[in-house]
Amino acid sequence: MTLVVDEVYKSHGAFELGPIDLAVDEEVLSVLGPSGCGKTTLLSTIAGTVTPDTGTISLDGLDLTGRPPEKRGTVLVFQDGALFPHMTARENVAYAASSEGRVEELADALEIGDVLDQRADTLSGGERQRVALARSLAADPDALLLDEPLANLDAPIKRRLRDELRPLLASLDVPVVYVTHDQREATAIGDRLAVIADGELLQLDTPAEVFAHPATPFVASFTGSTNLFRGDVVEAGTGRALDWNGRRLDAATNGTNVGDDVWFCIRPEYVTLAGDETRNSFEGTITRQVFEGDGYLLDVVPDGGDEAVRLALSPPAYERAGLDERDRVRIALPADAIHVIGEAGERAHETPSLSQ
Ligand SMILES: Nc1ncnc2c1ncn2[C@@H]1O[C@H](COP(=O)(O)OP(=O)(O)OP(=O)(O)O)[C@@H](O)[C@H]1O
Repeated sequence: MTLVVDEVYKSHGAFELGPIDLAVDEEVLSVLGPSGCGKTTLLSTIAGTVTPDTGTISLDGLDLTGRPPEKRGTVLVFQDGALFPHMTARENVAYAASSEGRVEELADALEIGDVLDQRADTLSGGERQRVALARSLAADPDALLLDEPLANLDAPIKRRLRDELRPLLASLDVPVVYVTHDQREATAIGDRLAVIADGELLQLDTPAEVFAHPATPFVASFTGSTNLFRGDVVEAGTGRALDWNGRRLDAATNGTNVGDDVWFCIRPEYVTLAGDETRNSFEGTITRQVFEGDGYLLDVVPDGGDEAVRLALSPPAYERAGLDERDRVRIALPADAIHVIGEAGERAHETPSLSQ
């Protein structure tokens, strides 16, 4: 079964989606993008609740574009789940399920066992969402479209369900499109990841590849590669290197030419504290540190520079180092962790807002 989105374009006044091309096999495709980028519009064109201006949607070669939603064999889960209010949660799920065993199995996985006999209109937002999700999973769809199905849940349950949901979705053996603006959810659940901004598909690849080699500055910043800088490609002895505000950085500069003004990025987890003067290392001052629960983020401004480099440390690594704000440290940017994105000039329109 393959779901194909072919050159789909839709405009809503000034907002334009696409044209978008996607082929989703029996896999989970996460669609990640900021609020208002067109994720729901894309899902709605697949579900049939929004008609694209041009382009087609097909499932296993069958053109669905002109068909009403109920004749598409697809299921769309809205953010708040459209349940039958007077029926219990169990009845809502059983309505779609092939057996009582399946209801129990899904109730277990989605942690709704305790509310199965409660009427749908008495459920909390998060419970309602999980019951709606159970109903969609039970319905044996030809393709499943999920729009932020975990949006109303608090962090611990969200994390547990994320882990439960992945095998459940994979076991359906149908194309699943999973929309979210949460990068952790998108990477934990998706076999592949599509990043959308401003109605445009910027990158489609495995989550690991998108994170390691973002195609544009926006993808880099939106997927947490907050160290995003401009540099110049320069001749450097045996090969080429980057000149970053007068500092030399060894990095793979494939696909660029000497003199190019490029974006480059390095994820904070890959920046290290260096003892000695190793390759690509700089002395600087810690200007800010933030405890994030599962680790520390340190901003270090290299001497003579004004751009801070962010460094992520696990709590044990942070405690071992015994650091504080205004301390002087040496940091290293390992050459193989530096990703050169491409010519800055050509991509000026994609300059991200670094506040994200
Ligand atoms: N029926 C409509 N009429 C006019 N504008 C619309 C309509 N539907 C969506 N839009 C606009 O299209 C843009 C994309 O909306 P969409 O709901 O697809 O974004 P999204 O990525 O799902 O956002 P969020 O994550 O906030 O749900 C927004 O600017 C929205 O205001």
